Amino acid sequence: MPVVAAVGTTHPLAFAGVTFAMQVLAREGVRPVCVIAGVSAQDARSVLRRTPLDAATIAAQFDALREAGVGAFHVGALLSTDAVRAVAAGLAAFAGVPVVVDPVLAATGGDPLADDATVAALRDVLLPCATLLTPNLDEAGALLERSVRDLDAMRDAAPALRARGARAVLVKGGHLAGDAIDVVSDDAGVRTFRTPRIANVLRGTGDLLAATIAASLASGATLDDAIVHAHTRVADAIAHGVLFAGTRVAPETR
Ligand SMILES: Nc1ncnc2c1ncn2[C@@H]1O[C@H](COP(=O)(O)OP(=O)(O)OP(=O)(O)O)[C@@H](O)[C@H]1O
Ligand SMILES: Cc1ncc(CO)c(N)n1
Repeated sequence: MPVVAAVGTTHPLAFAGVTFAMQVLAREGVRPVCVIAGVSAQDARSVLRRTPLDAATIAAQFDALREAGVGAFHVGALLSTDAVRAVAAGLAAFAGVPVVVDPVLAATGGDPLADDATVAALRDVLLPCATLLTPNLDEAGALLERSVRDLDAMRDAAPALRARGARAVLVKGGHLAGDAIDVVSDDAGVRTFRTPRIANVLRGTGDLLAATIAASLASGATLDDAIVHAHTRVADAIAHGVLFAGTRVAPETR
């Protein structure tokens, strides 16, 4: 069974974050392991507290994974520059293993998870570690320090982020009106993936997409096949969300 490591920050209700990614990975049929890089306290409305773990504790968790045969990494929210640097250093020991980096900067409710220095570290230190970077519109804009608000801007942003070191980039257009359109840039060029918009809201779609892609890459799928499969999972989760703690979440968390 392929092994996938979820790296990131806990969410006590598992609406998102490494606690949710572990569930997604298990449901995809891979064995989840993890590196906890930070702890967050969040409820349905806000981020109550966020505490990055120290670099030595992050490094030791990567050391502990050495014999696990990790087949892919999913990297989610990181809460400090030190945490970003420690994760990049930890990943360096796993050369050739696919790394899906979701550069989470804020909770869905809008509360920040990363400050300006952490954004800069993501851009300069972690982005070059990414086999696939999966920013939403706001994250692409923050990483590039310009506005990314429509399909044309997404088509420019994806290769611009790739030029900064990520081997492939998927800019998520879920927050635009109309069909859900994601723009992908890799060495084969720039292309779009379009899925019909499902008229409902769901927490955790970003983590669901990235963790599902990581599971497929660990199982040997091509990038395009991994993306197509992840879109079916996201669409299914949005269509079949369940209410938990006052929030509509993916059925995985039931
Ligand atoms: N209503 C929808 N119907 C179908 N697909 C959607 C919908 N909303 C988002 N998606 C898809 O879900 C994935 C996540 O996109 P989104 O832009 O919402 O990311 P995000 O902002 O990181 O997520 P989150 O809201 O969890 O922070 C993308 O592949 C996007 O195309
Ligand atoms: C820990 C964590 N990761 C990701 C998100 C994005 O929703 C969140 N709110 N919290």
